[in-house]
Amino acid sequence: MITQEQVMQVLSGVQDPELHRSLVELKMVRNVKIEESDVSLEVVLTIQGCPLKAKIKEDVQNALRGIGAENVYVSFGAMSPEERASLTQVLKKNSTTESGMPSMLRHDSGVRFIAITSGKGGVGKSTVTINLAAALARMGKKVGVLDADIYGFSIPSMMQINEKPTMIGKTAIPVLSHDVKVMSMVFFAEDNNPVMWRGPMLNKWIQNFLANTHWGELDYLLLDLPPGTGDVAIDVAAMIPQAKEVIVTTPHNVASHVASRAGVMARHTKHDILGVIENMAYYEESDGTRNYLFGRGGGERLAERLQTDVIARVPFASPVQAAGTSVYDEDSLVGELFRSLAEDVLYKDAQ
Ligand SMILES: Nc1ncnc2c1ncn2[C@@H]1O[C@H](COP(=O)(O)OP(=O)(O)OP(=O)(O)O)[C@@H](O)[C@H]1O
Repeated sequence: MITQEQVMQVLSGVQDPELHRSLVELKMVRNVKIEESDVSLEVVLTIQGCPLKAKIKEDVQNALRGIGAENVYVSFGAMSPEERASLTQVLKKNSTTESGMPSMLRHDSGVRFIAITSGKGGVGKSTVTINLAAALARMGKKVGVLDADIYGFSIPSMMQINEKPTMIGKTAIPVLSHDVKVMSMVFFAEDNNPVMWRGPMLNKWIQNFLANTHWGELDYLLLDLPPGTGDVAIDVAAMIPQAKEVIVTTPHNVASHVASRAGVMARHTKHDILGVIENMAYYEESDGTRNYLFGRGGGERLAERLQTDVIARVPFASPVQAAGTSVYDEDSLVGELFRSLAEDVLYKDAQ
């Protein structure tokens, strides 16, 4: 005969697919009834119409069948406002310290931060961010991306994200795409209007996004910073001194010159520079010859100026157009290039 304890024990191994915490720990399981080998129970959800119901049901049924249940009846209910508030507290306790600081910023949090920056717009900063993130995720790392490019938040559309994060009280659950947890201000901006985010609000915004997002366990958080050396870069430097920077440029002289200002900024703020990525470095013709459309040497000159290395040269290439995403296929030339970049990052971090 199956017991209540057995049911709760096995369900403590079933996670909410968004919160990545056990249903039991989140107090989502109710009204467990056992009749011989039949089990019925209710799962209370944070939001009504939760799109992941089917997944929860399947996981619960599989878990209970594992302890001998023949028929498993799962019904769904919704949390009361009080229950949601108490869940928010549980989540918040994990994401902020007692002083209200985002806990992921503590030195012992285990989260590594990589800030991706550039001197000017349009050089491929967001492309690098999402492809490095996807490559790290493919290697089994837990990865988040914070789209902090407040002057042109493009990451959700580049990753083909059409939904908004689920909110539990004031805590946002990042949207998952390519196994990467994504947060972007565009999820919350009305009419795409960035002006209101200038000045001191930016600082608050970044703090909020670190503290009020349920990132769960993370190995890496990549930040797509706005181009240049503006407020956000300074805020990030002050708030996350342990962040390492990747600076993206094209081979073009002007781009690399402007990028060096962003790099000097990194030096100034004592951020370590992981290296320079030269994007749109060349176009490979079908016969294998390389066409240097934007000239050559910009990445190298920049790396020299910043006393660092060019860690990748990314050619012109279209991601899988049909899929409409800017994440390159893992078997494509660029996909492989990002895999080897991710390996380098992991190797350096292991040193
Ligand atoms: N290696 C590449 N090959 C082909 N297209 C690319 C490459 N890198 C970037 N692109 C395209 O160039 C455009 C600009 O790239 P992206 O948005 O990544 O730049 P960005 O530096 O983040 O720009 P912004 O600061 O304006 O957001 C995008 O349409 C992107 O798909």
